[in-house]
Amino acid sequence: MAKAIATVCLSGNLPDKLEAAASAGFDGVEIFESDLLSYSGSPAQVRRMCEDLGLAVTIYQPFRDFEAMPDALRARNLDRAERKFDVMQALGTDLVLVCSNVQAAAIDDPARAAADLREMAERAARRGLRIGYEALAWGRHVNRWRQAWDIVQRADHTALGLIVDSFHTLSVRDDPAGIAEVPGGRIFFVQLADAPRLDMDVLNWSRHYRNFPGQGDLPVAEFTRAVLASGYGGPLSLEIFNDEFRAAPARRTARDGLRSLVLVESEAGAATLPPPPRLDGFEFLEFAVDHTTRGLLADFLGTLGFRLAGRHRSKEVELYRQGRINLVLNSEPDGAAAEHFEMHGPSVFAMGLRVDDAAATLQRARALLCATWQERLGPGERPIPAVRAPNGTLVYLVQSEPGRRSIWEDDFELLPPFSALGTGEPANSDAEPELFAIDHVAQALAPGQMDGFVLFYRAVFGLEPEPLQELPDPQGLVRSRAMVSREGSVRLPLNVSESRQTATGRFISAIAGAGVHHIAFRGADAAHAAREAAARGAPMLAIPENYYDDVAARFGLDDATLAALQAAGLLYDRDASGGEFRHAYTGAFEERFFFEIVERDGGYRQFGAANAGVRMAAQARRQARHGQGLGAEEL
Ligand SMILES: O=C(O)c1ccc(O)c(O)c1
Ligand SMILES: [Mg+2]
Repeated sequence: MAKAIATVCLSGNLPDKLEAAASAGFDGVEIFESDLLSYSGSPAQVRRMCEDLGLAVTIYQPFRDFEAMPDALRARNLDRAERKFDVMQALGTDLVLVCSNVQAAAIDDPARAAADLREMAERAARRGLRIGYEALAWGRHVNRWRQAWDIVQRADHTALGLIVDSFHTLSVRDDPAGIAEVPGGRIFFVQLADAPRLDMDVLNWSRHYRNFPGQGDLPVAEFTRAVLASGYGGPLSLEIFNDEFRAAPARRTARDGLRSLVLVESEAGAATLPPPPRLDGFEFLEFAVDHTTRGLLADFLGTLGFRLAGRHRSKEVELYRQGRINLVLNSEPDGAAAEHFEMHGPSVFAMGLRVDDAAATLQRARALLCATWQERLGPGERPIPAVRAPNGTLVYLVQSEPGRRSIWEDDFELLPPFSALGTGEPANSDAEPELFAIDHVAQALAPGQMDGFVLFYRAVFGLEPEPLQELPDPQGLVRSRAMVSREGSVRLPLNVSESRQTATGRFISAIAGAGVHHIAFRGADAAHAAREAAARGAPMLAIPENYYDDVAARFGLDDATLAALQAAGLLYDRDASGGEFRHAYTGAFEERFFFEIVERDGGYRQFGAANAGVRMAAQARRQARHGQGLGAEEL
C-alpha cells in the first residue's frame, strides 16, 4: 500500500521535512497547515518541491471548527473553506481533513453537522476536491469514529468521506472492529499512530506522546486489520505529535516511521515479511580495543573468571571464554572494530545472537530498512552476516548448524583446554563454571533515542518491551525499558536519562554516543562467583549497611540468608511468585561499561530494578572518589 507521513512528525522547516520523507522512501506527505504557514515559499513552490522529490501531496490538514456552528458563523466558515480550497489547488492535492469541532459554541446536532459538511463537499466537488471528516477524541460533540461516519452518511455526498485515525479510536478504548463494515471507498484517508498508555487527558496525550506503530502500547495492527477489511485502498499515513520527534534528526525519524509502517502492514496481514528469528541467547559480545586497552580489559575479565580461549587465525582478535560466554577482544587495526574504536574508544561494538535462520532474519532486516554488514573474510573463514543497530553497532546473526564446526573452530586457533571441545559447548577447565551465560546486555541511549531502539529490536528480532521503569540516580532520573525475547534468552534493557550526570548520562559522554553500558553474566551461585571475583581483584561495588537493613525488613530474610548476601556484597530481589534474584556489580572499566554477576532462581524474570538506586549511588560515590584521584581502596 502507498505510505505517507504528516509533516508534523518531522523536525526542521518544510523543505527539511519533505527531503527527509523522500529520502526514507515515502510515497506521499500530509502537509500540515502550520508547516505551510511558517514557510516562506508559495504553495505552488511546495508542490514543485514535492514533485521533484517524487512525493504526492496526499492531504492538506487540518481544517478546524467548521461544522454545526451558530448561523452567524456559518457563512464565514464556508468562505474560509473556499480560501483553503485555493491553497489545496496550488499545492496539488484534492483532499482536506476536517476534524470535528471542539468549540464550546458548537451545536449538538448531527443533522446540522451533516448539512454543513454537505454544503462544503458540494463546493469542493465543483473544483474536483474532496473532504474527509475525522472525529477527534476530544471533539465537543463528535468524538468517536461512528459519530463521524453517521454524519458522513447523513450528508450523503460523494465528495465527503470518513477519515479514521488509530489514536482517536484506540486511546479511548473504542472498538475499531466496526470500521471493517464501512464501505472501503467511503474511507478517504487513514492515519496511524501508537502511544504509550498514559493516565492523562487525551488531548495532551495526543499532542505530546504519540509515537510510531510498534513503539507504544496501542493495538495499531488490529486497527489496521479492520481498516483493510473494509476494502480501503488508499495510503497508510503516519501522524505523530511528539515532543522528542520535533527535536530529533528528521531523516532518522522518517526512516523509523517507514520501518513502523512496513511492520504494521505485515502484522495486519497486508504484506509478508520473513518471520522474526527464534532466538537462543547471546553467542558472543565483541569489544573494540587497542593494544593497551586489550590488555587492561583482558585483566579485568580475568578477575571475573574468564580465560584466553583462542586467537583468530588471520586477525588481531582474541577470544575469552567461560561457560557458554564468549567475549571477543578485537584490536585489528582496520575494519569495523577499529573504526568504532577511533570514534568511541574501548566499547562493545558488536553482539552475536543465536538465530534459527540467519538468511531469513537478514532478509527481514533489509525489508525493514536496516543496513546490513559483512566483515572482510580471510581464507576459509565463515561469513557471519550482521545487521546495523540504530547506533551503528553490529548485531551478528549466528546460526548454529548441528554437526557443523562452531564459528570458533572455523576462525580461531583454540587453546587448551578449550581446543579439546568440539562444538562450542560449555567449556572451562572447571566442570562448573562460575558464570555460564550472558544474562542481559544493557544499553545507554541519548535522550530521544528510546523509541527508535524499541522499534528496531521489536521489528527485526521480535523482542517485546517490558513496562517502563523509573530508576533514581543521585544525579537524575533514568528511564529504563527492557526488550525481551519471548522465550527469555535475550534481554536488552535500554536506559535513557535527560541528565548528563547520571551513570547513563556519564556513559553517553564518555563514549560519545549510545552503547552497551553493562553486561550481566549469569551463574548458578552468585555469592560464590562474587566472592571469587573479589578475591581475584575485581573492583566490586560496595553496598551500604542501610541497604541490608531494608532488604531484611522488606523480605523478612533470616539472619543466615542476610549474612550470606552481605558477605558476598550481593543485592537481592524477589518477585510476587517467589522467584529470587541475587546480583552484584563491578565498578566501571575505564569509566565506561561495567559488569554484573546475577543468579536467577524460581523463574525470576526481571532485573532487580528496586536495587538500581543503590547501585547508581554506589557508582556515583566511586566516580566522585576517582575524580579526586583516590583509588578504589579508599571507597
Ligand atoms: O490535535 C489535533 O488538533 C489534531 C489535528 C488533526 C488531526 O488529524 C489529529 O489527529 C489531531
Ligand atoms: Mg488525525
